[in-house]
Parts: sequence; C-alpha cells; structure tokens
Amino acid sequence: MALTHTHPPSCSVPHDVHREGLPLIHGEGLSRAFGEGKEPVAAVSDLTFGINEGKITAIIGESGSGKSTLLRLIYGLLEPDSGAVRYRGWRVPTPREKLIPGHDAMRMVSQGFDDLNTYANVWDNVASQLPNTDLDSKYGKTTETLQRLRIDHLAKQRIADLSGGEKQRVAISRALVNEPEVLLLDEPFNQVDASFREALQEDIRGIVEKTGLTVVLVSHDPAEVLSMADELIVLKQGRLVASAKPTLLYRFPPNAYTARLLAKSNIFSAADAGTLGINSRVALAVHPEWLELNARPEAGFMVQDVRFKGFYEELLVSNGTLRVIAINPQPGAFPMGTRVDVKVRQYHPLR
Ligand SMILES: Nc1ncnc2c1ncn2[C@@H]1O[C@H](COP(=O)(O)OP(=O)(O)OP(=O)(O)O)[C@@H](O)[C@H]1O
Repeated sequence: MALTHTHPPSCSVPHDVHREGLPLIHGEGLSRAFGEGKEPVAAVSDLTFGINEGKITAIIGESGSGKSTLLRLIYGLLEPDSGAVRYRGWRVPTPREKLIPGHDAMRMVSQGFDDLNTYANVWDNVASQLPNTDLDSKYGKTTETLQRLRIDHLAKQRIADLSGGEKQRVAISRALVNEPEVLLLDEPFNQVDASFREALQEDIRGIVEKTGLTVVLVSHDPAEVLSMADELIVLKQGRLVASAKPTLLYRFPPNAYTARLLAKSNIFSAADAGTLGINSRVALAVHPEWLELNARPEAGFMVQDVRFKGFYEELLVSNGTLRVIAINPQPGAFPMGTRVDVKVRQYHPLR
C-alpha cells in the first residue's frame, strides 16, 4: 500500500499543494473549540503529530482530553478552527469541502452500534457496504472479511440477537469490507470483557500485519492498549503531552501525567524523594512495581489499604504525610496495619 500520489487523489481539496516527506497522517497546529459565546471550550489545542503507515496508533488520555475530537478531525468529520490534517501529503477535506464528510481512504467505527441495521442479518449488514456491480466480488469480499473477523459462522444471525462483542466485530467488518487504508476506532474495547478484548486485539493485529492496514484507535484505558499499540499519542486537556512507543513511554514517561496514566505511578517531589532516601533535585516517577516493602515493627510506614487484584495486591502505604502505592506480588504477606520500610528499587526523574 505504499502509494505516492503525484496527482491529487479523488478525495482532495481544490488548489491544494502536495507536501513531501510527511508521515501517512500528519496534523499541524490543529485546534478546535466547542460552544458559542464568550468562553468556548477548547477540545484540542495546537496539536502537531504524525501517524505512520501500517502501524497501530492509540490516542490516550483522561476523559474529556480531546481524543474523540482528534479522531473526528483526522477523518474529516469536524471543521478545525485552525491547522490541518494531511493524508499522504494531501489535505483531508473538511465537512465544508466535502459533500459526504469523511476521507475516502478511511473508515471509522464509532462508539455504540448506530450504523448497524438491527433487524438485518450479519451478512447483509456487511455486504450492503459494497456495490452490486460485481456480485462475485461482493460475495468473495464479504466472505473473506467475515472470516478475518471470525464471525462467518454468524452470517445468518440478526444483529439484535448478538452479544456486544459480536456486534463490535460486525461493525469492524462493515468498515473493513471496502478495504480502507486506514481504520479509525473510537473506544473499540469499551464494554467488552478482557478475554474478548484480547482476542479482538489479536485479530486486528493480524489484519494489520497481513494487509498493511493503518489503525488509529482511541482509548480511555491505556492498560488495555499497551500491548497492542505500536505508537501512543497522549492528550491532556486537548494538548499533546507525549508521543512514542508504549515501552518507551512506560519506562521513561516525560511528565507526571503520562506516568500516572500509563503506570499509576507515584509522583514524589524532591523532598518526598529525600524521605525515601533518594537525593534528587527534581520530582521522580516511581511505578508501584518499582517499590519494595519489608516488614519491620519499628518501620515508619504502615499498610493502610490492601486491594486484591488476583495474583497480586495493590497496597496503599503511608507514613502520615507521604502516601505510596506499591505492588505486592505475594498476596497476604502484608496485612493492613503492618509496619513496613519502603525501598525504591527504580525511579525515573521528571524534568
Ligand atoms: N459536540 C460538542 N459540543 C460541545 N462540546 C463538545 C463537543 N464534543 C466535544 N466537546 C467537548 O470537548 C472536550 C473534549 O471532548 P472529547 O469527546 O473529544 O474528549 P474525549 O477525550 O474523547 O473524552 P471521553 O474519553 O470522555 O470520550 C470535552 O470538554 C467535551 O465536553
């Protein structure tokens, strides 16, 4: 799919000039506010970013940080107040510039299943996306897409009779049957259980590896996309605060927000760090698994809460002024009220 358009593609903006050397999707100075009157709410502010071809990029951030707004701007569903999105170097038409908004090379699956026809069966919901000009091809593509999403056995079932997870697979099949170059997913793993999520993630990964599809997805829960995404874009109050590979951002978070979002990290001021025996002039991010606890009757910290997490526990430990979250891999080893020493085994300085 490494197409380079020297001529404007069908989905283009009049008089646009091609820009060389950009990633597949490129946003520059992108801003969008909502609400009339004196104080409009800035949903995204001055975002500049790149999304690479054939990769899975996850846009993450807390609720209201502008994730869905950014996804809609990328697709061309929303008019930016300033800035632009480019696809293969060409500007993505905005709703004012395109009769049916949405870039032709992309498909978007929104939250909820509003696009599905509840009373039609799975096959018809997917096949209806293709024209009737070549019925053999229509049959072939629909079959292949249902197989890829592993719902071919559900072809004759009505949407109304499916589980939430199965409906999600139908919605993604509908988007993919037209062979878009980019798939945009808004909270695709919302309201589905962990085993379903992992299977769907694996299938999407497989499709990306096999076809070179580019996926951009939005998630409010970074833990669910850490293993799936090749790249993360982190938003905070509409601004981009970090962007890199998940492993890099997890290990070396550039700011406290990213550290908290990705790792539930403890953020210690330089003074707090001193209390824990570390001489630092800057604040530190210390992930809960970077702490070690040792029980000692005279120790300064005490276990205040034990949160059961299955094969491990999350412990809230305090010395009266400093509160610390630590992971305990041996459930039951530190009951509430146990006095403990807190040892920092690893930390990351925040600049
Ligand atoms: N159509 C709209 N009209 C008015 N305000 C809006 C609209 N869409 C988004 N906003 C506001 O813009 C901000 C960003 O919203 P957005 O939905 O993009 O965030 P989000 O990160 O996707 O949130 P969530 O995780 O809760 O879905 C919020 O303050 C939201 O209330």
